[in-house]
Amino acid sequence: MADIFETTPVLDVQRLSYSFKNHRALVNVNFQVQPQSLHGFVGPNGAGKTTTLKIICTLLKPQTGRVNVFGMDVVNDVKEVRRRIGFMPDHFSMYRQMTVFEYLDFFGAAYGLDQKERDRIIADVLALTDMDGRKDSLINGLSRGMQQRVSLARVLVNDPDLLLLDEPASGLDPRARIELMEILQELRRMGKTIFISSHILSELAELCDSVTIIDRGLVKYSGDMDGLLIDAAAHPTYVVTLRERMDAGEQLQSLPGVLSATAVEGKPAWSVSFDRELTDTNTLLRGVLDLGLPLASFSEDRKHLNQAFMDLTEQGVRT
Ligand SMILES: Nc1ncnc2c1ncn2[C@@H]1O[C@H](COP(=O)(O)OP(=O)(O)OP(=O)(O)O)[C@@H](O)[C@H]1O
Repeated sequence: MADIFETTPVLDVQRLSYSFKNHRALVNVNFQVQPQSLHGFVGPNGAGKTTTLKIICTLLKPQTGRVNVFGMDVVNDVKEVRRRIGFMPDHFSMYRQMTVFEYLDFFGAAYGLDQKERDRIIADVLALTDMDGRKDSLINGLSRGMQQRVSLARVLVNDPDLLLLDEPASGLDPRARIELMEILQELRRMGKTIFISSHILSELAELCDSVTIIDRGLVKYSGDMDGLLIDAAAHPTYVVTLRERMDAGEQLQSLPGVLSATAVEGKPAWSVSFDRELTDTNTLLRGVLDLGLPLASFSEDRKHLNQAFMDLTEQGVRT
């Protein structure tokens, strides 16, 4: 019997395939995105991310399979789907000689909003994207991070329930990236669902509740971010750092359950992975202390996430 609390997914992709001539860009792709979640869509170059996004946005038609957005079909219900979504492409197509206000006003008018509504909505989206003070700035003179926020503000003018962002963080410096992520979290708190593509899994790990990993048109994983982390942690890895330089690799390698002890370049440190069937973190730490090594720190190595990603995708991705 169906669960009475079952909710319709915001995005439901079933057996989706798409080819460009003889090149298979998407092969039997399946995944779902739940309401009010932040879902990462991650894969190396050419994995099929943009093609999938374009199909969801109704810019390309599925050749096989189906895609539903809020329960509506992207082929049969184009207008209704477009009303509920906002797509931010990976390239800038901005009218750079306009001010921020003129640019947003232009799109507001294109959506059929009258001037009073436009003034109100533009004030709201500028506040949301932390751009209040930039209303009269020329787009041309803004930093890449600020231009990206204008692009996001433009998507928000239509008040979409589902935001589709193609590589929004690419080309941003770390600070602009963090600020963008904070804005996305705020939008999620407001009830929006956010689908965000990236090459960078580690960046999305903190942000997203769920993730789909795609490689050469094939889905390699789709589900909770936690599930991926648990899978990734099948061989937990810890970094053992000593207070002085010495050759401790062999001693660490000899501890029970240790699979590998790899020297970290340039530091008196080793990345130690163990088999969770044979030992655990506390036993490993006790073993390190029993060796009498001058221990400076012992910390979990988050690189296992990247390793899982490399294992899932043939080419790996930038991390
Ligand atoms: N218009 C097109 N004509 C022919 N092949 C295309 C076309 N668009 C995309 N492809 C090919 O389809 C595959 C998937 O491309 P897509 O742009 O969806 O990947 P992506 O994951 O978004 O990559 P990137 O991260 O590099 O943007 C790639 O091999 C690409 O070369």
